[in-house]
Amino acid sequence: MKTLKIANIPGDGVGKEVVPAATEVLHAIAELHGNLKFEFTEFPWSCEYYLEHNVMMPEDGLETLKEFDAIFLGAVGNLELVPDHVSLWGMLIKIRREFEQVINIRPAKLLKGVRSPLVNPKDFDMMVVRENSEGEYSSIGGNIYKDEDEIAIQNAVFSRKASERAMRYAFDLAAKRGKHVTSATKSNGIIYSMPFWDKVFKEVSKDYPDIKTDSQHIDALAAFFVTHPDKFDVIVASNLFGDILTDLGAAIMGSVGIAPAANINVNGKYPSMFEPVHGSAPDIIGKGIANPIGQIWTAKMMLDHFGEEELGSTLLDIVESVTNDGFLTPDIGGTNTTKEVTDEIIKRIKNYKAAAVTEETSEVAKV
Ligand SMILES: NC(=O)c1ccc[n+]([C@@H]2O[C@H](COP(=O)([O-])OP(=O)(O)OC[C@H]3O[C@@H](n4cnc5c(N)ncnc54)[C@H](O)[C@@H]3O)[C@@H](O)[C@H]2O)c1
Ligand SMILES: O=C(O)C[C@@H](O)C(=O)O
Ligand SMILES: [K+]
Ligand SMILES: [Mn+2]
Repeated sequence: MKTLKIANIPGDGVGKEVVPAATEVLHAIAELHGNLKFEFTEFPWSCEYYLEHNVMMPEDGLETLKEFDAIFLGAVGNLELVPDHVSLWGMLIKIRREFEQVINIRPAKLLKGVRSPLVNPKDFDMMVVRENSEGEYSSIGGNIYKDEDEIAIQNAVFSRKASERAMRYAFDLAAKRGKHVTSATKSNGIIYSMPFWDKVFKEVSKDYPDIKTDSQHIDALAAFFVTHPDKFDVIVASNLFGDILTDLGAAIMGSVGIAPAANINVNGKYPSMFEPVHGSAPDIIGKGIANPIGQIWTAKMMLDHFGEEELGSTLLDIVESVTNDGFLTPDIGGTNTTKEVTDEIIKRIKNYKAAAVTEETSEVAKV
């Protein structure tokens, strides 16, 4: 029996609604496999935890998490309790950095039965590789002076190592897909880091003669996501550009509630972390209508990560069969609840298993 130990951190807001849903789905999918088991341990680290302890997670939190095969996280952030930069840097970004989850992969493609807001979305299927360790997200800077003289300084950090690592990851991914990498740049306006990013991209691309490349300024690229999403295969982007592009990717899929993500530790030293693109969705907390698909699709990425690609594809197929039959939460135009969509997915996983067993039995009967 392959046992995977998963640290569940539902976090804040709808994270608390979609993580339990996706966890149930993972239990069902493990049963379908037959030789796979998930052991979940839940941690209450969140903004509420902060109110009690003055930290988002305990001092030895990372030590604790290190022992797990993966981290399954919902969302972090509750502006009514804790400033967003404190909650994010106190947990989400802390884990990403300390566990060297240097790559954030975020697919965007159409799901059957989910209507894109685009009039003619064609059949887009892209993958954004977001540099996840540096860039515009830096703790280098400060605030000086007061009142009308007040100044905030925030320095971006672009290292050759991290830029190249994200780019190589993108090229390797493209080699298995549509053989095209687009680099998100802004070297017309950002005069040090972005020309550097372009230079590294050009150098790295020489090692991949079979992969086509292009480079687009982030503003134009954002527009192309809306006008020609089907033209993209893999997009490599800095931390902030990748962040923005993936909410846009989610939007053209139909909702940020369905977009998955994976924070990958590429050196194998620490666990990777799986958490959807969306945040805590303060406007719909407690209504029971959060879309669970982002978290469930993220679970599929976790299955892929553990080499269970076949099972992962089956899970996504089942999710698509459910959306295609009109089980939709309000964010994607339906009236179903989180529970109704989740229950339907689980029911179909169970039926899938039953059908597989019947097929096996009739094979045996034939023999
Ligand atoms: N990775 C993360 O944990 C993460 C990501 C984004 C934002 N945040 C945090 O979340 C809080 C809210 O941020 P925001 O409002 O900018 O972004 P958000 O993603 O939480 O919400 C944006 C919009 O999308 C909707 N939405 C999000 N998830 C949904 C779901 N599963 N089903 C249906 N609708 C969904 C929301 O209702 C809202 O209308 C902030 O504290 C922010 O810092 C955390
Ligand atoms: O800025 C971040 O990375 C937090 C959140 O917006 C995300 O996309 O994960
Ligand atoms: K999230
Ligand atoms: Mn984001």
